[in-house]
This record gives sequence, C-alpha cells and structure tokens, in this order.
Amino acid sequence: MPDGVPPDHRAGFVCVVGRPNAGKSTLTNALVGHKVAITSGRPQTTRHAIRGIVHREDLQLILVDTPGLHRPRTLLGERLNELVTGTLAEVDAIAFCLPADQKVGPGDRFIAAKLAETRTPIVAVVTKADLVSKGRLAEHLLAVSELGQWADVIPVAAMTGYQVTELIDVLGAHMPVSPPLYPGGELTDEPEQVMVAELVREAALEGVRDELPHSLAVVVEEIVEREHRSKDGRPFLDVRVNLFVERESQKGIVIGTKGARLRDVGTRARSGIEALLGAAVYLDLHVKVAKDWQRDPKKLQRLGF
Ligand SMILES: Nc1nc2c(ncn2[C@@H]2O[C@H](COP(=O)(O)OP(=O)(O)OP(=O)(O)O)[C@@H](O)[C@H]2O)c(=O)[nH]1
Repeated sequence: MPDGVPPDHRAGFVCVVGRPNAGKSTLTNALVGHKVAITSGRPQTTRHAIRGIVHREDLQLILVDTPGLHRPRTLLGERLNELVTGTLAEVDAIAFCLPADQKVGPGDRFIAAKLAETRTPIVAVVTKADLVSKGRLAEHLLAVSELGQWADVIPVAAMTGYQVTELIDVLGAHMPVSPPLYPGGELTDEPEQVMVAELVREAALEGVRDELPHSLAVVVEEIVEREHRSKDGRPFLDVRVNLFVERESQKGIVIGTKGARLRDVGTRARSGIEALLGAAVYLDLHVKVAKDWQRDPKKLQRLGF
C-alpha cells in the first residue's frame, strides 16, 4: 500500500441499479454526502458514468451507473445482455434499489432476472424505508429476499440518513483490498472534481462520439485558487485537466487541426465549469495516450475507459 494508506484499505466499483423512481439518485447523493447532480441528459456516453465517490480512511467506493438498465424497453435485448454480461460483471458489487413504498413489481422482477445472470455480489437495498410502517417494511424485506440470491438485504432511508453508513459498510465488505483508485486526497469531499471532469468529457465528446465511444477518460489533476480575484471580483481558479485516450489517432481527433478543436472544447467546458464553481476559470487541458495513465490502468481498462 502507498504511504498513509491502511494495509487493509479496500476500493472498488459499485453499480447502483433499480427501476425508475427507485431512489437511486437520492441514495447516491446520500452515500457521497454531496449532490452530484449534473448527470442527467447524457445517457449512453459512457459505459460507466461515475455518479460519485465515497471516500473513507479505509475505503473508496466508486459509484457508477449502468446506462440503459433502468430503461430496458428502449434497448434491444441484445444490447441489454451485453450490458449485463459485460458491465455488471466488471464491477465489484451491485446495489439493487427496491422502494419500500411499492410492491415488488414487473420492473423489479425484470432487473432481478437480468442480475441473476451475473456472479457479481448483489446487495438488495430497500429504499425509502421512512415511508412505511415497520410491519410493511418487514413484509417488503421478505418479498425482496424471495426475489433472488442476494449477498445482503438492507433497508435504508436516504432522506433521513437511516442506515446509510451501514450500507457503506456492507458494500465496502465486497470491495477488494486495494489502494484508492482515484487520487484520494484530491477528490476527498470534492465531487466538484468529478463534475468538472464530466463537463470536460461532455465537451470533448461532442460531435465525435462515434469515433471516441468509450475511449476517453478525463482526470482533473488540480484546482488551484489564485491569490488575486478576477476583474469582476470572482475567485480565480486554475483548473488542470488531463484527457486520456487510447491511441495516438484519437489524440488527433480530440485536438483537431492546429489545436482548434481542443480550444473549442476548452471554451465550451469552461463556461460550464465557471457556472458550476462560481469562479473565473483558466482551463488547462492536456491530451495524453492512456499508456501514461497514472492510476490503475488494468482496472480502468477493464471498465471500458
Ligand atoms: N421519503 C423518501 N423519499 C425518497 C427517498 N429516496 C428517494 N425518495 C424520493 O423518491 C423519488 C425518486 O427518487 P430518485 O432518487 O430520483 O430515484 P431514481 O431511482 O434515481 O429515479 P430515476 O432517475 O427515474 O431512475 C424522489 O421524489 C425522491 O425524493 C427516501 O429515502 N425517503
């Protein structure tokens, strides 16, 4: 383990699934302890959109989303099977959300059947526990238990915080022993970095999605505040971002002729970042080929980056 990381540190990927309205976003926000909300409206751009990262001394949970599973009817069966055998098999645990205030229904059964095809440990999370009586909750827990083979079944209420820490422990137990997969200190309590990365990623993919489907990873290296404010009185931030591609040819696509495209990407991403952070931003973008990757390339490659 690197210096300062406990020897039994665990880290891994958790996919949060469940039918629409099951409480996935609310739960994700509660787990991360911060709103990570700029995620809607860009389905299918990644196999794994990072929704948030739970950082603890001893644990890092990277919460990812599986595009499509929530809207199965819009996908071909084939694509869905690909998702299940591919994506869901690649994460370390799956959190399957089933809302306590609604009976187990066809949507839940559909997802449960798909999940049965993977060997990844599944934690059945009974969400919105605060909305029902103890008796009803017990009934629901029983119905959920009978729905499939779960590693654990746990009721939570993201709105009140009930059992959220316990869920982190339960999921953490399924993570492999590993150092943090994302730069620990830098991202701690700073999902802003995740959001900044998403904004840059979106801008960089615009118009070239077909050429760069899954091969772009964006890492915010640092956000440093300048001593002096901007002319209009806002804080001034230097934001340094690396864009990782897999091949030289893709580097060319991102950068464009004489860097024109990258400048354009920078301009578009910057306005979003300024709005997000409420600051003036100098955005410094660097495009690199993935072999320079600082983190855990094996794992991330497996995850489709
Ligand atoms: N009372 C209560 N309401 C909750 C809880 N979690 C979620 N909700 C509510 O349930 C609704 C759906 O929650 P979301 O987190 O948006 O559900 P989702 O699964 O992300 O929904 P989709 O984006 O449609 O897939 C929202 O109105 C939430 O406020 C909870 O723990 N308690």
